[in-house]
Amino acid sequence: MLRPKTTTCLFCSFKAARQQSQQWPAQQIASFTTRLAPRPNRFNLAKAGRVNTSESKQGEAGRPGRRKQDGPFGGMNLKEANIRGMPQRANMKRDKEGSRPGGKKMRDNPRAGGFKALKMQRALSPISYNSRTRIREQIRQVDTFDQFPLLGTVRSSIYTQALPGMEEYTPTPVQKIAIPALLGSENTGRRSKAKPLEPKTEFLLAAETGSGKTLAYLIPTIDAVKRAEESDEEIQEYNRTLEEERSRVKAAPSNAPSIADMPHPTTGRPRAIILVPTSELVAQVGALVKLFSHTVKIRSAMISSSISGQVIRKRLFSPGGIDILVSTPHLLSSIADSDPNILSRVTHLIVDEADSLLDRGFAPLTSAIIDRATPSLQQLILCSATIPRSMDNYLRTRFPDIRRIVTPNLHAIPRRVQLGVVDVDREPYRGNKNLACADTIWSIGKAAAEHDGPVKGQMDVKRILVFVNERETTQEVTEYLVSKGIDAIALSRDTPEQRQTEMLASFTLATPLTAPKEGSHPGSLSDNQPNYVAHGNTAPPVKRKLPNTKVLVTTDLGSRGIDTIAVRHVLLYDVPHSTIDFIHRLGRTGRMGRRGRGIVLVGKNDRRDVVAEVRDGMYKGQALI
Ligand SMILES: Nc1ncnc2c1ncn2[C@@H]1O[C@H](COP(=O)(O)OP(=O)(O)OP(=O)(O)O)[C@@H](O)[C@H]1O
Repeated sequence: MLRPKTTTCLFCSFKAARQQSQQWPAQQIASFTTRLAPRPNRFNLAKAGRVNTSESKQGEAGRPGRRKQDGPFGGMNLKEANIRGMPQRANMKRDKEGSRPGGKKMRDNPRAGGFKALKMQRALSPISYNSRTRIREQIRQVDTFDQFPLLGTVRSSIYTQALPGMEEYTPTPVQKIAIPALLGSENTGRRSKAKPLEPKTEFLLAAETGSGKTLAYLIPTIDAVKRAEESDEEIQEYNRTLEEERSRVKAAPSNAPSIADMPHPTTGRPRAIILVPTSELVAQVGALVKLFSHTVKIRSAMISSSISGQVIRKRLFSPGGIDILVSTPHLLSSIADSDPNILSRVTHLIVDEADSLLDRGFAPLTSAIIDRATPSLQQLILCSATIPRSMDNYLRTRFPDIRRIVTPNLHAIPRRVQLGVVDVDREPYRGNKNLACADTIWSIGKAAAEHDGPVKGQMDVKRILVFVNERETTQEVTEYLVSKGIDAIALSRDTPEQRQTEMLASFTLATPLTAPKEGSHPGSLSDNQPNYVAHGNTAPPVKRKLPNTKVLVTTDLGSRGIDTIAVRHVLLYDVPHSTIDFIHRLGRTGRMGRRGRGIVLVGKNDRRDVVAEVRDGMYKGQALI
């Protein structure tokens, strides 16, 4: 059965309306939201501050407020005696405050009141409103990297190595607060001298996706490593001997074994270790450290399971030494099992993507590495884009004194990322999610072809990420998209590691991709082939291919930390299981102040109420819960 060509999909009609005005029309968003959102009730309105507070004080849904304890019936139906003058135990008080509307937690995060469906599966730890305001004030005091007491070479390397070609060098909010804290120079307003921190300090560094967390921990770590090298007697002695040897050999060349073959004091014993969950992130973070190493003169190495054992050994035990090592926990812990010395000199341990690495799957390995490194550790830095409740509980027990460096917009998806919804159950898709996905991608390609690319005669190639919940789905969706003329590839744990980095390369490249404009654009999917095929029939071959999109279908594997700076479109094929996944997946677009677009495909079995609330929260700039 063929779909009538005149039918337009929900996404297309939404897009047409969008094109009329550059901004999302407020009415359009409201109509989408009302269609998907649960009907507002008095409780929601009160929380959103849209009804008068005296009314909301009455209690939920207009019921009279709670009775005060005074009066003859005041003490009835209470779980605790609440005898005046009796001090409450701290944890009792905290539990109580957190569990009731109007309690401290609710007051601290007043905007959380707008969520109803999300409250049922609350995944993120709340951040107090007061601390968000306090941090905003601190951020206002810093304008440039020059305000940080960094070594000259480290500071200049930020401009030449880490952020080359940039016109303005302004630290991002997380860098403004984290760098001085990690350097131990908190009075950020003026140039100040770094004073040593406590012998061992633990930090949690939490900021939005794509906000520059990597440099926020890397700059102070490189600075610390370099300073330590300058004051390390063993290294200074080694350098002196090497210098003498060089001048001696220059004066009288000989065949005697050179001291240069003698292992450096740091060989196989790095001073700083950065742990990341995947090989792709090892390559990404390792490349950044390498860039610094050229000018700061530090030795760095990256190891992951995508590298051969021989190369790993060579890198770790290079006679030249190793200052900063980037690795995955799996590989590092297996190396530490056979050679515990690898962790014996570590002063700085960074756990990047800490929400993943302290999750159930990784936590035992990560914790074991932290334990083994603890005797020499000066700074433990946990870095994350979200603070899940489970991680929050873990930190409260394991590191009760951890310093939390949290940006004011944590857990909020920036407003420059818009979320569109495609209803898969409606015409023309009739529940066919694959078709909805292909049609949406064709629409993006068609819209992009209407604008000229950066080069005349060339059109811009849109890089699109499609996220699915299960890895088995990646291949199935990819095959369908390819059958519809789309250049799609699948990335999941089943993909060989070497291929993974290769596949991600064109999605992480900041430079624009173009394709020659040969003739007219093929138009929409329905113009090129029947896009509805009755069950049991095979689809006819595609007539023309979509030339200006590149699609990567992936699971959560592609959602953590990968700096897909050029990606403008993220398609959520499945509704993510939690707000944590929403944040990470949508965080692959709209990075570092760029605009982005998320499109979620909502089918029969998907939580429409959750999608509606996330979308509403994003529109209002709220922190998700
Ligand atoms: N001060 C800065 N000014 C401009 N761009 C920056 C600055 N700091 C970092 N960047 C760039 O921002 C991009 C994102 O940085 P990074 O990958 O560190 O983000 P992130 O916060 O770790 O994101 P995620 O949570 O997704 O891992 C990178 O391309 C980086 O080069």
